[in-house]
Amino acid sequence: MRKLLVVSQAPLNNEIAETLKAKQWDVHEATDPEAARQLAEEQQFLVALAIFPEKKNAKGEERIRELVTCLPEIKWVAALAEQQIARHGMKHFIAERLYDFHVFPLEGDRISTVLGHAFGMAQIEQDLITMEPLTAPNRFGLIGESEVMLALYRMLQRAAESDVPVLITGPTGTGKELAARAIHDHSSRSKAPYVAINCAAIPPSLLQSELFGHEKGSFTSANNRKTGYIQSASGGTLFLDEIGDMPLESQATLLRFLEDKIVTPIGATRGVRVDVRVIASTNVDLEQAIQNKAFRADLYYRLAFLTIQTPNLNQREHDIQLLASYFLEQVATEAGIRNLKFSNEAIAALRLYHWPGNVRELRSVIFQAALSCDGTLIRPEHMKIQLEEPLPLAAASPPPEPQERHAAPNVQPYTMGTLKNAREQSEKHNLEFALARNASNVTRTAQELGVSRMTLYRLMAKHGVARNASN
Ligand SMILES: Nc1ncnc2c1ncn2[C@@H]1O[C@H](COP(=O)(O)OP(=O)(O)OP(=O)(O)O)[C@@H](O)[C@H]1O
Repeated sequence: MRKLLVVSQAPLNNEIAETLKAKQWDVHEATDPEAARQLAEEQQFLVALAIFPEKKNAKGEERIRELVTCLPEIKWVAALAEQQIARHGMKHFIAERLYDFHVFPLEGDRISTVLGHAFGMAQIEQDLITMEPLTAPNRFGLIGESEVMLALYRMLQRAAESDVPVLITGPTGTGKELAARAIHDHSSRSKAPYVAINCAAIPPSLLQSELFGHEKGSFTSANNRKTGYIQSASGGTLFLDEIGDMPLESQATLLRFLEDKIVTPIGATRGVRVDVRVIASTNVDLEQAIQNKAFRADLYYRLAFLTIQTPNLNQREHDIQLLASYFLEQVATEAGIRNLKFSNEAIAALRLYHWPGNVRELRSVIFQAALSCDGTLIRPEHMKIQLEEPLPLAAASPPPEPQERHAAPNVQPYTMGTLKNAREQSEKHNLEFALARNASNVTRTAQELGVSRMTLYRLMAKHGVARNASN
């Protein structure tokens, strides 16, 4: 049976209900939008049928439109009267929110066929979302499908195919270590050791001996001979995490090693030749560090034959949901908490949050939410995130109407100097340009900006940006 949500003020007539049942639809009826939302949270429908009131009822129509807008994950088919199509805003609504529509009178066979198409399509999309990022081999075990991530995969591929030193830069928690591991695993060195060291976690006085090793008795606490990390990685890859925190003295020794590939342990009289590939990562701006004389420029150029940047999570809104689902699967396998789902509000909150701690923070938020959730549905209150703005019920409002086309834009007051204002202005400009580039097509604009259509509408409402209706 295929689950179907039907929203209609009046119960379905018997004949239609029987036909749908005979066509393998498991019908769940809701007579008002609130009940429909509730059902949708519990049942995870792929498709729904919204039956508009047959008699003129502006409020009733508006509530159905709001409901449909609030549940964009569902493929909606609406049944409505011919004359309703001409009503204010209805064509926009049909084009942008519905999978298809059906003009009264309701006919069971015809509606079942349309719903069947919607269902098939939804299944394919769902498979793509849940399967592809987890299995696609060229994604290097990383989750994410946004443009910036696809660009990252291309760079990782290039890095894996070559043997030059790589510098991975990016904010904390964006997957630099995962990227380094992925390069090693896909390179010709994959069978040899991968040794990762965190340069910030080792006291500066010890770093030298940790990297290069020491002979017994070479300094007071050197009770035994010790092989350094570089030698342990022989034939493989050495990952130097947080290289920006490496003391200048060690930088000089590392540079010497990169130039001649010879490791001389502390206290040793002879050096050994070691073949390792070095991948380094940093979340500090090394060019700035060079200017501040905290990092050697010559070492930077030795390390950065190829530089790869891992993107901020808030640059890739679509990936947030993929990652959240992925971490929920990890919760199931690692913590044994199964059958958890996100409420629509929880997903909206995850998308709205700005994620200063990036993927690491997202992972921790999902794990904590799973542990604090008492039922099976994760809601915003289970997640320890502080939103800068309230959840967008306003996102449910339909896009501006054509007649607003010549209206003066609703310019937000702008005070020079504050970061928030600068960000808002740049967000607004990007939005306007993206809409213009895509001839006001909401779906394409949302894709280009890497946000959902719901978020795009929210941004348009927030900045008072109208679509140019002539397009
Ligand atoms: N694209 C991704 N897909 C799946 N998991 C990810 C992704 N990016 C990051 N993670 C996870 O997020 C966490 C942080 O990743 P990682 O340690 O690689 O970040 P980092 O950039 O090296 O952080 P830092 O700069 O603080 O060392 C890890 O649990 C990692 O598995």
